[in-house]
Amino acid sequence: MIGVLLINLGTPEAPEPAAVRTYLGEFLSDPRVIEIPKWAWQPILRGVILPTRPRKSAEAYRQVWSEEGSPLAAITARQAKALQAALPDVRVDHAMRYGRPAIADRIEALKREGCERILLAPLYPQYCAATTATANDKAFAKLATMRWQPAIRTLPPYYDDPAYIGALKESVEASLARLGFEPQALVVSFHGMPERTRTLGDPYYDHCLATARLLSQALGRELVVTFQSRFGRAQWLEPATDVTLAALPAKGVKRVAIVAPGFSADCVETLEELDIRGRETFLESGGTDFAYLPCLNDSEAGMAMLRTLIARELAGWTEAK
Ligand SMILES: C=CC1=C(C)c2cc3[nH]c(cc4nc(cc5[nH]c(cc1n2)c(C)c5CCC(=O)O)C(CCC(=O)O)=C4C)c(C)c3C=C
Ligand SMILES: [Fe+2]
Ligand SMILES: [Fe+2]
Repeated sequence: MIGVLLINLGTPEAPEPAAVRTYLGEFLSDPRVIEIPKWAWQPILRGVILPTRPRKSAEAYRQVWSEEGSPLAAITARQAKALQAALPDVRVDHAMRYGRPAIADRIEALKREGCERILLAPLYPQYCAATTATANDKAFAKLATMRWQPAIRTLPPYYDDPAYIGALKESVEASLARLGFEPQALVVSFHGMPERTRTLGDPYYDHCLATARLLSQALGRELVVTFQSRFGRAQWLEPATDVTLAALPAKGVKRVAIVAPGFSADCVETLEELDIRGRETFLESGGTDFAYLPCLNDSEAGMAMLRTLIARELAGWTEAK
């Protein structure tokens, strides 16, 4: 039996400061995410960030929480369910790098159900050590404890894959067709990263630009590329999404649409930071019309893309049989 494990970032269990503190404590203690020596970083994390940030972040989570819980958790679960329905011969599951469902628990469960081969699929189109690599690391750390390990494949980054670019084009065009206005600019916002990771050899920035270039060609229109969610005092990738949204109206761009192709599921970073706060920033700066275009999520286009990417990896196993 073959198992497929969809992996995303993780999210708090509840939109409350205590749950957010637990989540951020695990997330921001990951040396793949914060590349500062532990002895220097932990006092800042424990003494400054964890006593203050969870209250503010919990407020952001509260604004996007639904009956199904955190959007990231709910959408990832739906993606796994839809993929399972489309691929009845394999066992599809999902896990989160931080929090639950834990990667180790789901690998254990897949193995127990007879999966001797597992495809790890971190759902990040653009490779980044802080996302893709740490998800795989966590899975390999579990394998290190197993006497009888399953065989493993990992889903490569798909930032330039025609299936991904095609799905984005279809999704963006469908969303734009539903708008009641014609945007003068289409802003493409990726999650930011410290600028330093670029010079250290992380391909993330280049992958983001390649996605934007291919999407621009596919749509036949120019895009404004930005990076969001700056964290900490270091220099992050630029231009920043919030600064760009604030500056566009003075340049005569009063109507914008914004999309976040680096997120495979809508989450607090898209629904709160872009759709709520980004909108406020733009309209308060003199913009007149703002539209946030949803992520691929478990849409028809998004699921068709996932089926293509995953079936291609599985073919390496099934064709050999
Ligand atoms: C899509 C790719 C992502 C990259 C690259 C990334 C890097 C990165 N993020 C932080 C800090 C935070 N990110 C937070 C939320 C968050 N980040 C991603 C994705 C990427 N992060 C997602 C999908 C989410 C949403 C989770 C959810 O529950 O909906 C947060 C938490 C929210 C907050 O408090 O603002 C933080 C903090 C760093 C430092 C970093 C790279 C070094
Ligand atoms: Fe993040
Ligand atoms: Fe954010």
